[in-house]
Formats: sequence, structure tokens, C-alpha cells
Amino acid sequence: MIHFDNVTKVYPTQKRPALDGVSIDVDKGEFVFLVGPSGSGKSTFLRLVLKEEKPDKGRVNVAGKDLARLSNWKVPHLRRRIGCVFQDFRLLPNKNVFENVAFALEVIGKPRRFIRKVVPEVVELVGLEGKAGRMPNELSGGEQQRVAIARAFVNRPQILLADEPTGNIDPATSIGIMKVLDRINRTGTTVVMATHDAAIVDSMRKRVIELEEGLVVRDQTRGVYGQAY
Ligand SMILES: Nc1ncnc2c1ncn2[C@@H]1O[C@H](COP(=O)(O)OP(=O)(O)OP(=O)(O)O)[C@@H](O)[C@H]1O
Repeated sequence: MIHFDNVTKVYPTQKRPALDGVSIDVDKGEFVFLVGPSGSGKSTFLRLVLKEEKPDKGRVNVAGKDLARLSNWKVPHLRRRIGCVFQDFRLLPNKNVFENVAFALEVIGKPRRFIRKVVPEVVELVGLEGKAGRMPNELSGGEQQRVAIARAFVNRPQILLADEPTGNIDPATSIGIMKVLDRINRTGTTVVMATHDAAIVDSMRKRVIELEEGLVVRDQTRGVYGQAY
């Protein structure tokens, strides 16, 4: 589903590569944690998957497409297949839960009838049934992140990328967020999550890829977080 073949990325202002000859294969339906110290290249990996950045060397292949050969006008189509969740939720403050999730479908032109059917299903999947009418400021951080996950997943993407999704959430609430991501993964969606949350990684026992200064230094099935960063 995601294939990096000897990928090097050097940002124009930097001497050291953010990613340095990285080869990673993530299969359909996998759940992968990306760990490593701050600046090790985790976000750069996610940005390359989305074609927000281009590699200087090597190949990036996502959902069967060689991104170097994907013309710019096809990039939005690629991104529709990839849901994204961030540390800071990024909800629309003037829209309620239903409207925030529905908006992701409205912008890609889905009919209202379809939206009315699927949004409540996904709101329930993330555990927010009964809260569809709440505004973001009437929700806890954990609930806001559930809305963000619902919005990322409502179009049934093949891949879900999560960049520190539990970074702003207390440990007990984070467990609930991980249950939602696990549920989404069980529907067949490939999940890649960059994180510094050792307790979460250790409790899930999923594949762990560790980056250090742009290099893959560990790739472990049913792995643990490793050393403290
Ligand atoms: N837009 C940019 N321009 C220049 N350098 C950048 C840019 N984005 C990232 N970098 C550099 O590339 C390296 C990798 O950064 P990246 O954001 O991928 O790390 P990270 O592992 O996601 O870190 P964190 O855990 O803090 O989010 C760092 O040295 C960083 O300073």
C-alpha cells in the first residue's frame, strides 16, 4: 500500500537529509507506529506519502501509484484515498459534529442523501452517538479527536495517517482514541501513526518502525516503543 524505495529527502535549507535512503513497505491493512526522536523524519515520511513533498532520490509508491509519475491535477484524487488526523484536531469551530464530518463529503460533491446516511454511521463508529449536534467547544479533547477521526474516515480511505493523535490528550482518554483507530484498522484501512506515546505503543503491540536522523534503525513486528526520547 505504501512503498518507499531508497528515499532521500533533503530540505533546501538543511545540510542533513530529513530522510536518508529509506526503504519501507507497508502492506494493505497493516497498523504501523512510526517512532523516533524529534526531527528524525516521521512527519517528512507522512508528507511524502501525501505528495506534499517530493523525494530528492528514490521512489514513493502509494496505493499502486508511483507518485513521481502522478500529475499535479491527480494529487487531490490521491489525497481522497488518505485520511489524516493531527495532534491539534483542526475542526471547524462554527460547525457541529455532524457538520464537521459532513463537510469532508460535501467538498467532494457527495449527494445530501448519501451524507445523511453515512455521517451518523461514522459518528457512531467513533463513539459519539448522541453528540452529533454539539459544537467543538462543547466537547472534551478526546471527543474532538474522535470527530477528527470520523471526518478523516467518513470517505472510507484506504490509508489513515495520524501524526501524534494522542499528543494533546490525557493517557486514559488516549486509550479510547486508540480503540477507535484499531476499529478503523480492522475494517481493512492501513493505519500509519507517528507518535511519542510510549505507553500506547507498548500496549498495542503493532509493527514499530523507528527512525533516527532520517534512517530506519528498527523495524519490528509486535514491537515496543524502545528507549525514551
Ligand atoms: N519545511 C522544512 N524546511 C526545512 N527543514 C525541515 C522542514 N521540515 C522538517 N525539516 C527538518 O527535517 C528534519 C526532519 O523533520 P520531521 O518534521 O520530519 O521530524 P519528526 O520526526 O516528525 O519530528 P517531531 O517528532 O518533532 O514531529 C528535521 O531536521 C527538521 O528540522
